Amino acid sequence: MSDTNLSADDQKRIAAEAALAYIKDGMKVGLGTGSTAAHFVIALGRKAKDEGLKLTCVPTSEATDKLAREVGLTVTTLDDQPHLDVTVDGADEIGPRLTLIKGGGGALLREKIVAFASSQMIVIADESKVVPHLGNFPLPIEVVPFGAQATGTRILESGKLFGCDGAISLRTDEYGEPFVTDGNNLIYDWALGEIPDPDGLGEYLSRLPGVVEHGLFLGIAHAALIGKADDSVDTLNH
Ligand SMILES: O=C[C@H](O)[C@H](O)[C@H](O)COP(=O)(O)O
Repeated sequence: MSDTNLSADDQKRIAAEAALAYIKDGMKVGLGTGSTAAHFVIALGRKAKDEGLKLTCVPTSEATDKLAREVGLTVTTLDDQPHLDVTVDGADEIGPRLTLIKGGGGALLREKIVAFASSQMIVIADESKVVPHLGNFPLPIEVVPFGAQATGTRILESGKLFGCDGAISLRTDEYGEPFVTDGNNLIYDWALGEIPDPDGLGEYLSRLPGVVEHGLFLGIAHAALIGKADDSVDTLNH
């Protein structure tokens, strides 16, 4: 038995480094957001430089855009490159069959758009993110500011239809002000504990006026690379 005991951050780093195996010269790469994705961006910048790779990258947030440029990656927009080869991104929870909750960092909208535009989405995470069922992490839901209170009420009502019960709270920033996304929207975090029917709830939320996007990523990820405390990386498939 290994006596290695990597920290969560090191687990994220080894998962990110393992994802480099998916990158080949000439690829168009979607870059996720968050602390795990940041490890990937840094590792990718190093690999591109060391191996002289020509990569074109589409970031999923302003923060990732800035980091990618800092590490020397070539950055463009999805409008310029509407089809990507692979996106590598983190997750807040990884449930059965690679179902995900994302959006803890507020980037779920661009992350979902970029993942959908990619032939493959590879999730990278530390082992704490793998869960037997989704919902312990509060579900982020991005809403337009207009009528946000009313949209919140509709969201709560929808939970009753899908066996979900829990409080929603408007996300705030470090100054106690409403958190504003890169798309100038707001985010509700919905503490559910468990989501018995993620597909049903996700579809319903997608149809609610005022909801821009929700953090359930279902049927989107192709594989997940999980960095573990013993310094190994597990690959999860469907
Ligand atoms: O909006 C943020 C993203 O969905 C992140 O990928 C997610 O919150 C995981 O972040 P971290 O890698 O920092 O745990």
